[in-house]
Amino acid sequence: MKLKAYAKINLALDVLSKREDGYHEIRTIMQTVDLYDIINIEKIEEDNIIVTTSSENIPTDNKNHAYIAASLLKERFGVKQGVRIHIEKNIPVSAGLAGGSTDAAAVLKGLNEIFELNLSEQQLMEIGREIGADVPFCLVGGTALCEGIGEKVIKLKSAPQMNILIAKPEVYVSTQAVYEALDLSKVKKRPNIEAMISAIEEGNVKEIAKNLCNVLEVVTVNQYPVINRVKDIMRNNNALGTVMTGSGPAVFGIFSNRYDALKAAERLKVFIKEIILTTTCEGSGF
Ligand SMILES: C[C@@](CO)(OP(=O)(O)O)[C@H](O)COP(=O)(O)OP(=O)(O)OC[C@H]1O[C@@H](n2ccc(N)nc2=O)[C@H](O)[C@@H]1O
Ligand SMILES: Nc1ncnc2c1ncn2[C@@H]1O[C@H](COP(=O)(O)OP(=O)(O)O)[C@@H](O)[C@H]1O
Repeated sequence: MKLKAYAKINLALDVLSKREDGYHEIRTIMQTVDLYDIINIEKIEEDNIIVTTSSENIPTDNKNHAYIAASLLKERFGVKQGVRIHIEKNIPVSAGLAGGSTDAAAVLKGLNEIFELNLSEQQLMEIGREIGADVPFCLVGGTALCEGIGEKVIKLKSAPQMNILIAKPEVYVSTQAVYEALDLSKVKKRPNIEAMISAIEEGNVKEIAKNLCNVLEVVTVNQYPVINRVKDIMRNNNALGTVMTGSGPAVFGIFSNRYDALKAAERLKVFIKEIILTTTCEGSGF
């Protein structure tokens, strides 16, 4: 079985409070983009989980999110059959694009079919939440408002198709460290989530671009000013708006046409290796 595991961007991300368990209450608008890993799953004779990948940057042992997803399902439902999972990695790793979460979501969907478990979307989302806060959204895809720690997914009308240029500076960011370094009392600029939802409902690309905002950006920019350099270059090449996605360090810009986006990409190529021109899309659905 072959599955596409789509990346996400955060059009808006607000952090409301820190919880007792160390996680943060957030409100974020997540959006699927047409950039995906390809996940191949096949049954094997022995009762084992084998993960292989085209990437040198992710583990293949029990730390891989795809492995964790398969292992959770097998354990919980007493599945004795084994699987081989191959991940063709196209999504930049540790970028804020939910690469690991989307691979896990694809494996949950795939094994639900392969092992004939007949689990509902809701059941898969609850299992997904145990793997990572972004996994429930990745199961649904499209455009959604996500609340709680990100696991409460409220589907929205699909955002209009937009040209998205993603650039991932070659620096490492830990999601946990970014959340820990955020001082909520010092947050100056918060997203207007309601304005973003209205802009999406109206299909107004300029308003969507105007409302891009991520509370985590300041934290990562402090550590890696290169993020601001990327944003400046995108803006100087007519981006309608730019923002860091998730905990970063990837930045994306919304462009009214591919020509301007390609011009920005040309400038960014001088110091950034991972640059992707894509579009927003509806995702594979459940
Ligand atoms: C920041 C976001 C925005 O969409 O995306 P990424 O940058 O990871 O793509 C998410 O909130 C990340 O989701 P995800 O990467 O699935 O998080 P998890 O694996 O569950 O958590 C990693 C760590 O981040 C912190 N964490 C995560 C989510 C949240 N709402 N509050 C937190 O404080 C916790 O310290 C946790 O131990
Ligand atoms: N299948 C996977 N794809 C990507 N990263 C994975 C995977 N499994 C485990 N990881 C690890 O998860 C961490 C976060 O990676 P990723 O999910 O790409 O980033 P982000 O949470 O910023 O979106 C990295 O340390 C990476 O090695």
